[in-house]
Amino acid sequence: MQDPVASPKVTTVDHPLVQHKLTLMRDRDTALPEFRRLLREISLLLAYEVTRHLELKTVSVETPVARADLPLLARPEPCFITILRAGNGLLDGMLDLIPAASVGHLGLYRDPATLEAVEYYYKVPGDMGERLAIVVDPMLATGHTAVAALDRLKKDGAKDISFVCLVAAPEGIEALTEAHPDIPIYTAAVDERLNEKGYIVPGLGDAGDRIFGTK
Ligand SMILES: O=P(O)(O)OC[C@H]1O[C@H](OP(=O)(O)OP(=O)(O)O)[C@H](O)[C@@H]1O
Ligand SMILES: O=c1cc[nH]c(=O)[nH]1
Ligand SMILES: [Mg+2]
Repeated sequence: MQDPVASPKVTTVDHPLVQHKLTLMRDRDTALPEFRRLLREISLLLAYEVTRHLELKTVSVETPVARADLPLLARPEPCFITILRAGNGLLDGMLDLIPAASVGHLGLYRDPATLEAVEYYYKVPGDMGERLAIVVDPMLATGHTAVAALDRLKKDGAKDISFVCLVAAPEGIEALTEAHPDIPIYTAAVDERLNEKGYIVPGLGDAGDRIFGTK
């Protein structure tokens, strides 16, 4: 079987600033304000990558100097679908880049005993099917949460979806590419493995706790 991490659907964003910021975020001694600031900065760079292939159309514009045929987005701006809670940490930076994006919220938590995803909230833009839907969650561990999110969004009419995370485990990439082979995955890093509690190694710990200071 093909190595899922090497799949053409998986993009590791290897920009030096992304890699530098992620290393600072991984450090256990990086405190809350700094962690949040880095997350905001890195999210903007990830949003830049995931929107790289948005389709353009040509429009005629009168500049102060001349009329010209110029590029404009062919469809409405993408929507972000944040997987609560930790996905919210990626939103600020991404909205800095695309202020006109609409935002959907999908509440899913990972049951600590079974590691299965449990849904507790769902509200997405009605026109999600007309936009690129960018699903954001910092961690792709077992992949249960991401698979459940994509199942739900496809059932509800999303057609063009990309998944963005900060850190992925090989196990999560395999699960996600197996369940949803059509979905592009963007990640800043693919780590070594999961530990016995389902945490990514080396990872960055519990993303939600580090973003919201709930440890
Ligand atoms: O790939 P998986 O094994 O499903 O794990 C990944 C999920 O775990 C974390 O959420 P968590 O359940 O901790 O919820 P939180 O965002 O509310 O902290 C993370 O933000 C992902 O949503
Ligand atoms: O390492 C992990 C795995 C799942 N969720 C997290 O927040 N961190
Ligand atoms: Mg958490």
